[in-house]
Amino acid sequence: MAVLKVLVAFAGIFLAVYFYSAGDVFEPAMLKGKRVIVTGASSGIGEQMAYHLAKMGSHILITARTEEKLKKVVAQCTQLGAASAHYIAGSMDNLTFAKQVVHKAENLFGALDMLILNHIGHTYFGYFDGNVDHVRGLLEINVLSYATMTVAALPMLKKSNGNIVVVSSIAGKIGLPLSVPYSTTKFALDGFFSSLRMEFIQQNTNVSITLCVISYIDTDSAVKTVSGVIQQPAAPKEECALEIIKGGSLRKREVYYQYHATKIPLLLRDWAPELLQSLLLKNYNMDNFQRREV
Ligand SMILES: NC(=O)C1=CN([C@@H]2O[C@H](COP(=O)(O)OP(=O)(O)OC[C@H]3O[C@@H](n4cnc5c(N)ncnc54)[C@H](OP(=O)(O)O)[C@@H]3O)[C@@H](O)[C@H]2O)C=CC1
Ligand SMILES: CC(C)CCC[C@@H](C)[C@H]1CC[C@H]2[C@@H]3C(=O)C=C4C[C@@H](O)CC[C@]4(C)[C@H]3CC[C@]12C
Repeated sequence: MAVLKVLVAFAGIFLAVYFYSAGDVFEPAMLKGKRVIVTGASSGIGEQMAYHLAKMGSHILITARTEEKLKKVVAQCTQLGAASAHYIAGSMDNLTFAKQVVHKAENLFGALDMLILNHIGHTYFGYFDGNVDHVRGLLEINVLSYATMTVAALPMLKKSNGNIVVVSSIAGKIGLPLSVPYSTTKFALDGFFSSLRMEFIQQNTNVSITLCVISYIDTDSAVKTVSGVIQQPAAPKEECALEIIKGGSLRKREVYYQYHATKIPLLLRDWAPELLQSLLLKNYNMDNFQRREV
C-alpha cells in the first residue's frame, strides 16, 4: 500500500512537471502562417530572424533605411519559404514612419501576431563626449519608435493574443563603459516594457512582452566596433536570432543569450556589484582603444 502511494505521488510529480514544461517546447510550426514585423532587418540579428521566420513559413514585413539591402533580404526570404515577404524603407528617427510600418502590416496582412523591435541608431563606442543631443536623438530611434510602434500595433496584437519582442542587451541591464548613450536607451526599454507588462497582467491584456538580454554577437557592426578592445568571443548571430524568436513565441518574460554570459553577471549585479565591476573591466583592453563610430 505504501509503495502504491509513493508510486502515485511520483506519477503525480512526473505529470505535473511534464505538463508544466510542455508549454516550454518550441516547434517551428508555431510560426507557420504568423504575421510578423521585424525592424532593423537589413543586416545582423534582424536579417537572421527574417531568414528563420521565412523557413518557418511566416508572413514577414521587414524594415530598415537601406532599400537595396531590404530587397535582397526579401528575395532570400521568399526563396527560403516565407508565406509572403515585404519591406518598407525609412528611418526610425521619424515617428510618423514608425506608425506607417505598422499600418503597412495592417494593409498587407489584415492582422499582426508578432512585433519584433530590433533596430538601433548609429552611435559611438568611446568615452561619453558630453553630447546630450546625441543621447536625445538615440532615445528617439532606440526607444520612442519602439513605444510608438507598440501603441500602433496593440489593437491588432490584442485581437491575435500576440507577442511583442524587444531586443535589448546586457548593456541594458548592467552599466558598461564606452557605450553611455546606447546603454541609456537600452535601460529605458526595460523601464517602459517591464512596467507595461505589469499593466497588461492587471488589465488581462493577453499580449506577451519578451525583453531579450543579449551579450556580444558576431554581427559585422559589433565585431568592427569592439575588435581589439573586447577579449571575450562573440556568439553566433544565427543562433541568437533563433533564441529570440523561440522566447517570443513561448511568451517568455526575458530571453538570455548567451545564457552564461548574461545570467552570471546578472546574478552578481545585485549581490556582488564591486566584484562584477572589476571582472567586467578586465574584459576591456584599453591599450588598443580609440573612439569608433558605430
Ligand atoms: N551585436 C551585438 O553584439 C549585440 C546586439 N544587440 C542588439 O541586437 C540588435 C541588432 O543588433 P545588430 O544586428 O548587431 O545591429 P546591425 O547594425 O547589424 O543592424 C542594425 C539594423 O538597424 C537598422 N538601422 C540603423 N539605423 C536605423 C534608423 N535610423 N532607422 C531604422 N533602422 C535603422 C540597420 O539598417 P540601415 O542601416 O539600413 O537602416 C540595420 O538593419 C540591436 O537592438 C542591438 O542593440 C544586443 C547586444 C549585443
Ligand atoms: C559578460 C559581459 C557582461 C561582458 C561585456 C560584454 C560587452 C563587451 C558587450 C555586451 C553588449 C555589447 C554591445 C551591444 O549591446 C550592442 C552593440 C551595438 C553594435 O552595433 C555595436 C557593438 C555594441 C555597442 C556592443 C559592444 C560589446 C558589448 C558592450
